[in-house]
Amino acid sequence: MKPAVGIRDLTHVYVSGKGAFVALERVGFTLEAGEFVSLVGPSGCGKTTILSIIAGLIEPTEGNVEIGGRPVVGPSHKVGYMLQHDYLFPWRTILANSLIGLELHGKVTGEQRKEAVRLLAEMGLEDVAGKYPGQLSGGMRQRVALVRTLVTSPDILLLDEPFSALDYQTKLVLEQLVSETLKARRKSAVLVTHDITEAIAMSDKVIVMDRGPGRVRRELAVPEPIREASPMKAREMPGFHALFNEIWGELEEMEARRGGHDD
Ligand SMILES: Nc1ncnc2c1ncn2[C@@H]1O[C@H](COP(=O)(O)OP(=O)(O)OP(=O)(O)O)[C@@H](O)[C@H]1O
Repeated sequence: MKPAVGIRDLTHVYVSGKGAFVALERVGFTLEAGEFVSLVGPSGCGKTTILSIIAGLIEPTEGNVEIGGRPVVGPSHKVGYMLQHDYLFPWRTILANSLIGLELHGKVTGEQRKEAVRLLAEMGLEDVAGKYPGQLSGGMRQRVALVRTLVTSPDILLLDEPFSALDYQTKLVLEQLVSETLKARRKSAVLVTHDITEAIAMSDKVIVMDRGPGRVRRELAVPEPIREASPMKAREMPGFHALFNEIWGELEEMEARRGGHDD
């Protein structure tokens, strides 16, 4: 079976009025079908750039990305994107917001509308389908964003710090919900996060990135007992703290190398 995402020798150079900046250099990794991978690393190491390239929003300078064995040539309905900010339209109801992604792909069928209603119910949002985003908490709004992404039936979800603006308790509940939902549907996902605990608790593997320019520094497999546990329980599993310390050590080493200064 072809990997869900195959990335090979990805190099990306941003060119602006100030000159050229190498954001990524020969980045490579594979995401198998149904696999959950997290990208962690210092600010500016190119995590969001990788997601944008997988999503077909920017074309890499060199290297290639394949989704299900086919080269990415532009945005595709196979890929869903979820961001830190929910970007819900304040003048549309929750149900209408959930349907936006589908509307962009064409006319919404009755079946798709039913699926959106069903997903809202699954996320505990059935009572607010007729309300407006301003009437919902941050956690509820992010659940709507998840419904909006899932209803287009993507094979791959790109999650760019989707929980980072939430309070700790809401974040744990959402991690759990997203993990269960994606596992049940056998979706593949790439999560960008600054939270090492979250990365380990949700993933099958964690990719630690280095910067200057952005590269893959380490790829660490999450041990099976942690992978099989829910994100909440994973934190109590043997091996969790050892892996946390290993990743922390990598990040600390990078920090020490650049002398603790932001460059
Ligand atoms: N459009 C652009 N033009 C020029 N440089 C850019 C552009 N977009 C990003 N960069 C630079 O490329 C590098 C990688 O950016 P990117 O947002 O991918 O990093 P990141 O790891 O996601 O960062 P963070 O953790 O802070 O979100 C950064 O140094 C950033 O300033």
